[in-house]
Amino acid sequence: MPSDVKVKICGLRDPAHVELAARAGAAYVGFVFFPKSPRNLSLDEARELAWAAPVGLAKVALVVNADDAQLDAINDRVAIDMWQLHGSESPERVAEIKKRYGLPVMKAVGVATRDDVAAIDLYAGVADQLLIDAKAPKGADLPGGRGLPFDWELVVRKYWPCPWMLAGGLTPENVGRAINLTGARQVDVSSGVESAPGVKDPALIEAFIKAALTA
Ligand SMILES: O=C(O)c1ccccc1N[C@@H]1O[C@H](COP(=O)(O)O)[C@@H](O)[C@H]1O
Repeated sequence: MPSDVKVKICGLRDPAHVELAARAGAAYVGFVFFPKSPRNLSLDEARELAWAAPVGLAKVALVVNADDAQLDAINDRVAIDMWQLHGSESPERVAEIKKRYGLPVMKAVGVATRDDVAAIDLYAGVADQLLIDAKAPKGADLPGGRGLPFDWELVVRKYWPCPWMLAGGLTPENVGRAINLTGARQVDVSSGVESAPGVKDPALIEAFIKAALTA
């Protein structure tokens, strides 16, 4: 039976990896627009990657507390299908971005404790999707893409009225367990399919997608 799990491969920088991810069965690819990230892209690089994406593969623009000027520049130059807001954007800012661009918005929320899980509800009525990631320590350079998992038990048997994606430290080895434990129908990975920060490994991309789709 075909899997109903959807996979997002984030932080791609090579058009060949975009094609590979699509061929292997990914539903989304993520492009990072955050200068502190080793996966950061220029607008021209991202535009080329978006062109390489086959029809049906959703192209997600990951930004962190971006202002309108940055979002306008991305929206004008790169054919994206969804925003991923991975900073401390408020529910009001999520609504504003949704309205301004008419694109679906996925709000990332960092989780370390039960209170963090409860705080996800603030976004459940406004975002189109939720992305539940490990919480980065205060003052960390990167709010995500750190290859660190959180305690998945915190989201077992949780319900939100919109689709959600599990992220944070997923790898080809642990993604099946994460899906089976949490019931996540969507998973996102960046570091777990890299041989070094920002360097994607095609074999790991394929292995991750296969493991998620057969979980
Ligand atoms: O990937 C990045 O560089 C990044 C930078 C800033 C915010 C988020 C980022 N990535 C997202 O973080 C999670 C977890 O990634 P990982 O698999 O643990 O490396 C994932 O949603 C990425 O999209």
